Amino acid sequence: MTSQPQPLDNLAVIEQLLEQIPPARPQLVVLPEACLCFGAGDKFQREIAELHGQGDLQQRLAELAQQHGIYLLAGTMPIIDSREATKFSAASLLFGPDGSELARYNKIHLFDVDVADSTRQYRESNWTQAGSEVVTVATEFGVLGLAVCYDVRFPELFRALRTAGADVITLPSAFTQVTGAAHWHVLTRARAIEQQCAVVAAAQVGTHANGRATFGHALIIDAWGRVLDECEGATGQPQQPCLATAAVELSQQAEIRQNIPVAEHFARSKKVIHE
Ligand SMILES: O=C(O)CNC(=O)[C@H](CS)NC(=O)CCC(=O)C(=O)O
Repeated sequence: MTSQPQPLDNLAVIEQLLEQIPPARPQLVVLPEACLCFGAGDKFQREIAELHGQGDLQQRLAELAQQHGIYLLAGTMPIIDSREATKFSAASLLFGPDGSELARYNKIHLFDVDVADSTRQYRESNWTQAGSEVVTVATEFGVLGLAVCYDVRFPELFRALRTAGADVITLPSAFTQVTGAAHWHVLTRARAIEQQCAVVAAAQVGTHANGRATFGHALIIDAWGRVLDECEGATGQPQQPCLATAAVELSQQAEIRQNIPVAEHFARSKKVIHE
């Protein structure tokens, strides 16, 4: 997606994209980071932030999940837990096919980083409250582990998700053009390979209202590190909002884990390296 500041504009794009998803069920749809509001400045995000479990935006996402009978991960959206809160959580909310909220993950690693682009200084923690909980959730097709964007640079979180049973890791993102071109494919594939989990990495793409440029290249990666699908523009053309879709074979994943038992070997090396 190329999300814009106004949530209703982005919801219209989400509604159009959902009309195009394959008919198979169960189906997981992962939207990018900041899918409902991007490029407006963080203060605006605080203004539109909804109390957890209340508000029209959460209600509409729940309805869409139910209408399509899908698991819908709203990449991140600004969520507050009290009206007095000065900061919001960058929360990934998972809605189930019956419209109920199944999980909430608050982004743990915040992007307080200098980048050689026109934005230069990213200081996400100015307005965002860092999360403090590792989140996994059982679904009818396996256990999901939730991570977001900059989290991909911290393999310890992915280890923790795998240890907690994750089969599929969701990674809604808004990578910068500069860091994405250099690191996006390598980081996402590395996390999939080392944890032997499928990685569903949704992405923001293009130029947003505040001039920020995001890298795109939404990816679905299997536990062997194969890219099963990717959003790419035609050669020389900018990427448009689009869907990457794939069927993930979890039986192949079991075989990969059996043949290369990294989880067991980690437990062995733990005494030497981690304690
Ligand atoms: O601020 C918003 O509205 C939405 N959030 C983002 O765009 C976030 C925080 S600024 N972006 C990243 O984490 C980029 C990470 C990245 O590019 C890297 O790790 O290289």
